Amino acid sequence: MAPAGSDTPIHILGIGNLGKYVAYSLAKSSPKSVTFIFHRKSLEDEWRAEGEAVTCITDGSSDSRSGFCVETLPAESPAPEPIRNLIVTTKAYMTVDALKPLRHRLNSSSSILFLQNGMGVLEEVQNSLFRNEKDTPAFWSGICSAGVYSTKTFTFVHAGRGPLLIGPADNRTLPANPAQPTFTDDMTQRLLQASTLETTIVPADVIREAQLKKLVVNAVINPLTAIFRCQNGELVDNPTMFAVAKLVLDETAIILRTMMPHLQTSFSDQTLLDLVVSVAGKTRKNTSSMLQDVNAGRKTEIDYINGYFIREALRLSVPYTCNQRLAELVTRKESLDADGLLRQLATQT
Ligand SMILES: NC(=O)C1=CN([C@@H]2O[C@H](COP(=O)(O)OP(=O)(O)OC[C@H]3O[C@@H](n4cnc5c(N)ncnc54)[C@H](OP(=O)(O)O)[C@@H]3O)[C@@H](O)[C@H]2O)C=CC1
Ligand SMILES: CC(C)(CO)C(=O)C(=O)O
Repeated sequence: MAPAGSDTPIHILGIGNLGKYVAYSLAKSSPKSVTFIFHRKSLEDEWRAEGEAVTCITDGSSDSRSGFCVETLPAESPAPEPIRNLIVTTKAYMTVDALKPLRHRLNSSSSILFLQNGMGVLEEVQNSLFRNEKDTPAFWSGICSAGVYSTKTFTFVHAGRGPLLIGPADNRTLPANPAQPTFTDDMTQRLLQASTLETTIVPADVIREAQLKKLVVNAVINPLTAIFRCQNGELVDNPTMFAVAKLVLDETAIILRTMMPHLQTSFSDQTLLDLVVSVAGKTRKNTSSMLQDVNAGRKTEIDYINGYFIREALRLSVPYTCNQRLAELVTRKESLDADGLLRQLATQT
């Protein structure tokens, strides 16, 4: 394995919208190597057809970057190099399967950054792939607030700017003084240098609180927009939809405060309501990622959003009927009007 500080590649697993955005941003800021991991052979043909470059379209103008390395799975070389830096940008539910073929290349000298919506993936990865602590990589979590979508396999539109917040995801990754992180790890340095990403590094407790806040927002906006087949803004503009959103939020807030009893103020009803209303307002014309998945007939990330709260509620013996009903409807890709769902949830709670 190359020593830290040299041109150690950053590997990207999950070459979708976010994977391309991160790879492009890293390549734009530095000639250091970025390696795509292709999980299917057809990506090689598409890569060649698109000129072995990643193209970013911002406000109608396009910019292409090349010089990436690619590896296709299953690896042909008998002993592929260990991986020191890995950024995972698959959908949450694909993560364990995506990491399996790389497991033997990851060890305690590796760092893995998970850039995904939802929570619960890290626990799954630890339980199924890294049971031996001595052999476990340093895990990082990130929240990306940019909005990106693809027009071709290696071309994406940078539709909304937004910062990237990253922090240590588990206690083993904590720096000596968690209040003052001084990360020197080469992956975090390169993310900081990539100005397009607008990266900030925060301590473990800060990233966890931010992840939980984002999770609440996603637990309200994503399933309701998917069930009502509406844009985000309608949830606050339509009084019946808003009443449903409040019921879901009230239940989720209780689960959250039971999980984190020391954060009663950060997770107060009013703080969370203001947050949901503000995000729904700022993204009013957005089609949420869950509604996009439902419309495209794809699997959704519901098990890592409302599903995460349901598992926590079960563990803590607090009510979760609203979250359960939303998860059922979304899993079956059913649509329902706001009056119908309000009646159902009101009789259940
Ligand atoms: N798009 C956005 O603006 C944002 C997305 N996010 C979050 O980021 C995550 C990724 O989202 P996004 O990039 O939009 O999703 P995409 O579906 O665009 O990308 C996921 C990629 O993973 C690939 N993949 C599937 N199976 C495997 C595997 N076994 N090994 C390796 N790669 C695999 C898929 O390839 P294939 O085509 O073969 O299925 C696809 O290219 C999600 O959790 C999302 O919620 C967060 C913030 C913003
Ligand atoms: C913030 C929100 C709801 C924006 O659409 C989002 O994260 C998503 O769609 O997944």
